[in-house]
Amino acid sequence: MKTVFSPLHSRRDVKTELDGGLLIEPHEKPSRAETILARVKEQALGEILEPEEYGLEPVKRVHTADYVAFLKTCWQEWLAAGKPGEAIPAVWAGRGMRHRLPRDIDGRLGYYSFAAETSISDGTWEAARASANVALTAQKLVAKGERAAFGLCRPPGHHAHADVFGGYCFFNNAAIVAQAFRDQGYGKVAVLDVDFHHGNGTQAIFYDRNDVLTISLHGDPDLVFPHFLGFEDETGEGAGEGYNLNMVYPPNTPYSVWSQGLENACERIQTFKPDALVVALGVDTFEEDPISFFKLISSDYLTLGARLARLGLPTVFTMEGGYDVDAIGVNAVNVMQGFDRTA
Ligand SMILES: NCCCCCC(=O)NO
Ligand SMILES: [Mg+2]
Ligand SMILES: [Zn+2]
Repeated sequence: MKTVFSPLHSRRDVKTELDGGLLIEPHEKPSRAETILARVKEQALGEILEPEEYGLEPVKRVHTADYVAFLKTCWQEWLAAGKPGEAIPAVWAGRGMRHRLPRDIDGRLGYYSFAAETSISDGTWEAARASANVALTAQKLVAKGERAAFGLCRPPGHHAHADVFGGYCFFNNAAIVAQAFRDQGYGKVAVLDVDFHHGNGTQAIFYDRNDVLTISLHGDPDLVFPHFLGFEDETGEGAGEGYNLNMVYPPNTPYSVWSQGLENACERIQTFKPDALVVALGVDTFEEDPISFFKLISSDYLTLGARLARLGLPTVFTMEGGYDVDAIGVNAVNVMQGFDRTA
């Protein structure tokens, strides 16, 4: 399988993440992508390509122009306001307040975000742009005939809504790929999110549509991020009713249980008969992941990849979460190797 990777991911190098009342070293760190890349090379998974530049048009097929413009200038606005640290949202429109866009940078950060753990600093914009180009280059490879391609995206994307960032995500790479498939004439696309966390952004972006099926398996939002979306009664709305599927699992869920949800997802995908599949691949389902609570083991990712291959669909993988950096390379590349080894 071919891998798309951009060295520009390393421009995303914030030094803070608000966690437990402290500013900690971010879990979503550059070494994650470098470790996966090293494993791709060590395993000779396939050719490694740098991304092509697709510009902002494909990004704006998913994200609003004002949100994109905000991300581009946010850091400069923050500096111009004389702020001493990294840009961190700290105020949001709570119940009974107005969702209107203020002029002040603190208000703008709150308007365009849903969580406070995702600091912004110099280079975040460039890295987010490169990550979207990585995903779009992987999509192009598949559109040109590859059975599958691995978009080694960093920063991740599945928490990003049309005009909201959070959960370490800015541009929703999986949604951008799904929309690119649609814009290139693929009539129906399925997005399967196997990250430990709910793909709230992806769900929201396609929630009222029946041309893109969105499915996510994840930790119970009653207990974990993103807390306010991802419940099983969220099945889509309007034309999209029945085209969103959430499967929620408790702490200590092993592959033997989780894979029943995977089977359910695969059956739903086969019923939908899509022309392409996008897999939002997080490996924070791993037993040792520092911020999650499932109990998948490394060999399970080989099994996962093989199961996805058996869907027989043109497939684009977008890298999402996974924070046990010692294991992330093996676990992510195991998915690709499991896929490749399955006809
Ligand atoms: N306390 C913030 C947790 C953000 C979750 C990031 C992630 O892995 N999403 O898939
Ligand atoms: Mg998920
Ligand atoms: Zn995650």
